[in-house]
Amino acid sequence: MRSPKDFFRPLALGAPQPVREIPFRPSRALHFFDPGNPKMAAKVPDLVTQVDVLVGNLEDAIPADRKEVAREGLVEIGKNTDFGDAQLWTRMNSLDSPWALDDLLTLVPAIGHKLDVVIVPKVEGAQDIHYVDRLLAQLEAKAGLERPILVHAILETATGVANVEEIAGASPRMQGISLGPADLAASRRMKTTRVGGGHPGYLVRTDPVGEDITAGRQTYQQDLWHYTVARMVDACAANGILPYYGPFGDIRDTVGCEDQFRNAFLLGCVGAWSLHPAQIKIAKKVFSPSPEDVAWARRVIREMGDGTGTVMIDGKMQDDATVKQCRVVAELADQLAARDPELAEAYAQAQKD
Ligand SMILES: CC(C)(COP(=O)(O)OP(=O)(O)OC[C@H]1O[C@@H](n2cnc3c(N)ncnc32)[C@H](O)[C@@H]1OP(=O)(O)O)[C@@H](O)C(=O)NCCC(=O)NCCSC(=O)C[C@H](O)C(=O)O
Ligand SMILES: [Mg+2]
Repeated sequence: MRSPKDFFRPLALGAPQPVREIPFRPSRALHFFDPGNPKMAAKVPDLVTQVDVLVGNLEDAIPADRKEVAREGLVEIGKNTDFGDAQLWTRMNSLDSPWALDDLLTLVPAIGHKLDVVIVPKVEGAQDIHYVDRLLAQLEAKAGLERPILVHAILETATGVANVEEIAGASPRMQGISLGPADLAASRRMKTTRVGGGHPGYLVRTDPVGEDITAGRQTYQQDLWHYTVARMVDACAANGILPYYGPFGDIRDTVGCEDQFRNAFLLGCVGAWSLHPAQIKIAKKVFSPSPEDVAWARRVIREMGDGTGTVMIDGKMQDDATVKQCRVVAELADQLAARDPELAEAYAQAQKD
């Protein structure tokens, strides 16, 4: 184990100083696209004005014989695009694949200065992060980069979930963790073939009424991902990094997608993946607190004065703890509004109403 004193020393001579805090930058929609697909690549200049994060995907969903094309496509996009306030991330290939090493050896020298975060799939433990951490430091030093590239892990194996706390705290580079429900379902031998979302068979049923055990009993579908998301949120919060819901594969079901994203938002996640342009506005809406909730939060903060003691507002007790909850909402709203003028206007209007 590294000594705490070494934690913030660069892992290679000449590599940039590790960050001490993960900077909060809006990341409501992590938009996945195939950089080797000309139709998707053509949409990048428009997408940078809509999404918080563009993820050039190199891993699953990219056919094996298109891996190099996707990687080279990402290099071209990285070099030729002005990302403005949006961030550029990539999802590299998994560490046991024949492409992972070349992904980093190519991307860091070519576009490392534009790359904010590398997503590492199928992370199983701290050892995977340590490997990427050291390699990135060597490549950053060689490329003369001035700021470190951050690392994001996907939680998509049973072993990864068992080790989620050590993954979250494995390096100062750790920016966040996403749920990978499809690979995780396979790894756990779950019996859903969907990418995220619920399943009609995973339910609870009300008690029987009388003798007939089939009559009049309501069923309620449950959330297959509740345990994992909650565990991931705790691991991230305890380590000062950010949790994300991952993909929702039923592109047509925009209503189910919104519900699944909202569950994650309410549990503490700050964003989700968008796999199709139709999911971008869902993620941006869900992961921005509503103007009404923000107005309420600001009112509680105002009326609570120095934040101690207790007051009644509209029949509801407020105290030192509720003011902290309200600060979470109000601070997130301020951070998002700083980048999103439409949202800033909606929050200001709700304040006046
Ligand atoms: C899901 C898709 C294959 C659907 O594509 P398509 O059938 O082409 O959809 P449309 O005809 O509705 O598309 C309309 C136009 O929009 C462009 N498009 C589509 N998707 C994107 C995108 N993500 N970014 C940019 N542009 C996009 C189409 O090219 C059409 O363009 P045009 O003809 O000019 O109008 C497709 O959306 C897709 O491939 N999405 C990404 C899938 C992906 O990244 N999957 C991997 C992430 S999920 C995962 O890995 C699981 C996870 O790891 C886990 O384990 O859980
Ligand atoms: Mg996966």
